[in-house]
Amino acid sequence: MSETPPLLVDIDGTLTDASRAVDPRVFPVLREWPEPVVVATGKAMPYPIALCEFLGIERAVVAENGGVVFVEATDELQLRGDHEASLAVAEAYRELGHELGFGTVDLANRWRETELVVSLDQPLEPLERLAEEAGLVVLDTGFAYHVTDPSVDKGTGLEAICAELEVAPSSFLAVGDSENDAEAFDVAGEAVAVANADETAKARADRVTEARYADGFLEAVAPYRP
Ligand SMILES: O=C(O)COP(=O)(O)O
Ligand SMILES: [Mg+2]
Repeated sequence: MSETPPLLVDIDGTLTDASRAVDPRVFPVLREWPEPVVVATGKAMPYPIALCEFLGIERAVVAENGGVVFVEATDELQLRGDHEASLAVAEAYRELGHELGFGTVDLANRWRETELVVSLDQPLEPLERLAEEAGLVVLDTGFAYHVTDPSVDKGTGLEAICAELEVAPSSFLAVGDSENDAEAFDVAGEAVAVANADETAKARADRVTEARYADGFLEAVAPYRP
C-alpha cells in the first residue's frame, strides 16, 4: 500500500451512480480516510455539508464549483464569484421564455450563493450567449448547466482550503468525472478520472479508471487502502 494522500472528491458521477444516488460502498472509505478529505462539488453548500455531517467527517468543502469554500477546522467561509451577474442571466433567460427547469421550489438553486444552475433539458445556446455577455461561462457537468464566474473553480477552491489547512494542493489525490473537476485536477498531485468522465476531465487527469461511477472511485483509491 502506498502512503495515503489527502483526498479531494467530487460528488455527482464519482461517488454516485448515473442517477445521482450515492453508492453506500463509498461511506466507509471516506469515513476511514486517514488524511483530510475535501468534498468538492458543483452543488450548493448544504449538500456536501450534509454528506460530511452524516459521514461523521470533518467539513472541508468546495461548493458551487469554487464559489463557496468552507473549512470547519479554521471556521472559515469564503464566498467568491458574481451571484448578481448570474441572477441577471437567469432573469434575461426567463424573459426569453425559457425556464431554469427545476420547478417552482427549485431545490437546485434555492441555497445557491454565488452561481446558478439550469436543467440540461433547457436550451443551451441562449444561456451561453447571455452568460458571455455578463462575463460568465456555462459549465456542463453532465448533471446541469452551471452559469459561473470563470475566475473561480474547484482548483482555486482547493488552494483556498489548503491555505487554511496548511497542506500543499500538490499532495492531494483528486477524483472526479467532468469539466468542472479539470482545474482541481491541474493543482492536485495525482488526478484520476472515473471511466464515465467527460473528455475534458479525462484529458486533464493523470489516469482514467477501468470502472465507471462509484466503482471507478473505489478503483482510484484502492492503492491507498489497507
Ligand atoms: O451538480 C452538478 O451539476 C455537478 O455536481 P458535482 O460537481 O458534484 O459532480
Ligand atoms: Mg461530478
